Amino acid sequence: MKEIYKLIDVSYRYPNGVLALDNVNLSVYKNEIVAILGPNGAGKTTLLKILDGLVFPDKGEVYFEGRRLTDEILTNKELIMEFRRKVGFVFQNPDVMLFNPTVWDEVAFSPLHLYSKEKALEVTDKVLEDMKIYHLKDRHPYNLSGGEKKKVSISCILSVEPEVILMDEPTSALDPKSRIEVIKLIKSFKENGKTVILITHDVNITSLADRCYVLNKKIIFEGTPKELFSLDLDKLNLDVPDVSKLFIRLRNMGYNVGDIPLTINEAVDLLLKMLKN
Ligand SMILES: Nc1ncnc2c1ncn2[C@@H]1O[C@H](COP(=O)(O)OP(=O)(O)OP(=O)(O)O)[C@@H](O)[C@H]1O
Repeated sequence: MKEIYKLIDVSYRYPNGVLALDNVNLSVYKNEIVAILGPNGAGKTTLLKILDGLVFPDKGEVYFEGRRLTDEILTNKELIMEFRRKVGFVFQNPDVMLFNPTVWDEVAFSPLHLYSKEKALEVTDKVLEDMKIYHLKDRHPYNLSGGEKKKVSISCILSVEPEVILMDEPTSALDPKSRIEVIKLIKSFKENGKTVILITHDVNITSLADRCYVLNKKIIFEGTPKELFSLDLDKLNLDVPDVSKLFIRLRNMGYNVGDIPLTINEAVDLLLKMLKN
């Protein structure tokens, strides 16, 4: 499996003295969905900024596709352009990404810089349609609802067709229907060969991940969602799907439940199996 990112002993302290990351080691492989979890202030956003080359670690090494991200690469116009085309960052707060007079201009902004005019127009319309926000194309991004802004900011990233997508809390501010759409979208990224690294407190999103890291300045857990959700997560201030809680309770009562289910479908299968025995 191709290694997309490798971090070795990465530490970062903000200029005001706050230590955000302390000797973080992690790897992300091509076509994985990796979820980063942890309590507030754990350093999750700082970690994504490091992966996006926006923040340079004080200590340690960051490799992208086997090449070390150095000061030189991050300030070289050609190399940074290549990196920016490959890696897209959807910020937690869409307001920091939106600055054009209409939704259409916003989504077309990067394609018009990167592609021919014809291709840029085609890509922009397609992304607006795929994200079901074509009807908003003439609206001012500033006057949209939180969820609509979120969809516009995701569209801006999709319009440059990145291979790696970094997402900071992609479902925050979304209503249940929009949340389901974003979950479908993340699944489609994986089906299309993309790599996704996301920060989330949403257990439904965590269940989509191939692997999870729990961060609290340091990496305190690495494993699959199933491994994570079968731990006692109260101490880590992490949420567990309600359906998993039910089966953890049954297991603690002495029932042999096997693997803890993460979704309703898995729970139904398991219950049917238990009822048959
Ligand atoms: N620009 C900044 N200057 C100084 N300190 C900062 C800055 N940004 C973040 N911090 C501090 O660094 C630590 C890590 O912050 P970070 O935003 O990475 O955490 P987080 O895990 O993303 O938190 P949350 O879940 O609340 O979004 C926190 O203690 C925070 O107060």
